[in-house]
Amino acid sequence: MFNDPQWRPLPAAAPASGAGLRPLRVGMIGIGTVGLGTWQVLARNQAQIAARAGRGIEIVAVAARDLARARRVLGDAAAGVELTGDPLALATHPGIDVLLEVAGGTDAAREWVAAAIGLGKPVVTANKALLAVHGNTLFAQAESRGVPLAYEAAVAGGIPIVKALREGAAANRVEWLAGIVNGTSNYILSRMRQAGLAFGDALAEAQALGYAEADPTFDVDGIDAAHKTALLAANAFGMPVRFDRAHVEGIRGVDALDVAAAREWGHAVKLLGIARRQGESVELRVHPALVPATHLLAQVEGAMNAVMLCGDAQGIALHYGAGAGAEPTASAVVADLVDLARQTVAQAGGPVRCTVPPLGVPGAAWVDRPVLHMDDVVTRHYLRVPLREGAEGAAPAALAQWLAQAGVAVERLDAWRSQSRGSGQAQLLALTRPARDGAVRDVLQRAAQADWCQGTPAHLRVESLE
Ligand SMILES: NC(=O)C1=CN([C@@H]2O[C@H](COP(=O)(O)OP(=O)(O)OC[C@H]3O[C@@H](n4cnc5c(N)ncnc54)[C@H](O)[C@@H]3O)[C@@H](O)[C@H]2O)C=CC1
Ligand SMILES: N[C@@H](CC=O)C(=O)O
Repeated sequence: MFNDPQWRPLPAAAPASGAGLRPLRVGMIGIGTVGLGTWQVLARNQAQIAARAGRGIEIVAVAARDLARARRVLGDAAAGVELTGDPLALATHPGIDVLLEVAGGTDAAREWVAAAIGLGKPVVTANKALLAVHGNTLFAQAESRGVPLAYEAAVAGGIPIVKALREGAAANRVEWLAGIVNGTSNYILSRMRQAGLAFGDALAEAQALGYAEADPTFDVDGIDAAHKTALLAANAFGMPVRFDRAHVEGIRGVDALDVAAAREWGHAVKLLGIARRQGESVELRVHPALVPATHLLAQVEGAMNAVMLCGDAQGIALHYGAGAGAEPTASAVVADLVDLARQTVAQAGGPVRCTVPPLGVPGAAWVDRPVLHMDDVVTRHYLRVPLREGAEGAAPAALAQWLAQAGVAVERLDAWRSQSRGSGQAQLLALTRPARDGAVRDVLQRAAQADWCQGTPAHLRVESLE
């Protein structure tokens, strides 16, 4: 079993070509959706991966909560794999070359990853929550030890966006990025619009398909998208990961009427993660937004993800692909493992040194850019105010007046009667010109208190993304 004293590190004797190098031995914590996907991709494409990496890559040990289940899902192959219920013992075991963390969570995962790095073991993780919360410390530790900490799978599943940004866009001053980076919420919004599904039913489908987090509130409340957007912003702007300063709203408040009104007005509703330079500061925000129906991001449906980057040299680039699910995510995990294996080949089996700083810029050069308060972010706005019966006459003038007093110019203001609610409640819908977020929210708060409002007003931003 796992603690078998026979299980010792193999000598690294290594011809520089990689030929004859023993396989890179991976210890994996977690065998859920991503863990099993990784196992399957490594098994199916074994020969091709070994040819590309210069040596084989094998999962030799797995830490799982439920060992019986782990044995069952691994099937016959389980016989050749060390199984343990102790992730920390796996992370520090001398018999593994690389730690693969695909369990999720933050504090325990931090301990495993820090322990592996402390022993000089490279780490691959798909865990954006871990990196959003503890990434700055772990990246600094990895860099100071010269140990790779790879996380392509943590952002946008199968899209190699970390590489695209950190390496492909290295020549650029990135001005902004905007992405649909949570497959679950995009899936829910798509199913609500296309099939008229209720929110809960669409979420259940996303969970069954393996897209959702263990705690799906991370998906629907925008937290997962904020984890990823903070990681992207750190790579784009050479700054620490500032998830703690991101403005985060999810999709729970999006009503079928908002989706229908958006469509009527030539837009689609998408949960966006946006990071944008504003002088020395940056915007860092996640919220549902109206995107013009003709925009490429409006075409991204289901669990697909897309990230649009604007760099001063490359211009606008769009990266599109499957953002969640077992094998798309495994594709990114295995790509990171291949990178590590290649480095070991180049170093003739010696200890792998970190060749690219985890955030593209060495920690000593990070600039801790202030994150602009959401009150001061300027966009266009979509507002919906549910009305008390009979208020259609007075309410539009009152809302228009308050918006004008707040310096918010109105592009259109319509009263709609919602058929999606049994009551057929009247709703006031408005589109504004660009205005400070704080000013618009003040008006909406005032409207929520008005005697002509009945229910909770909705507020979505309108993005042109040019
Ligand atoms: N499912 C997806 O599409 C994607 C997931 N990720 C990330 O990958 C990681 C794994 O996600 P999933 O595979 O979807 O989750 P999952 O819930 O399907 O699998 C996680 C596995 O880890 C095990 N585990 C948790 N704590 C453990 C512990 N202390 N000891 C041993 N085993 C433990 C669980 O029992 C479970 O089998 C998470 O960080 C997630 O955010 C990243 C990209 C996409
Ligand atoms: N729960 C996440 C999984 C991938 O990161 C999502 O839905 O995007």
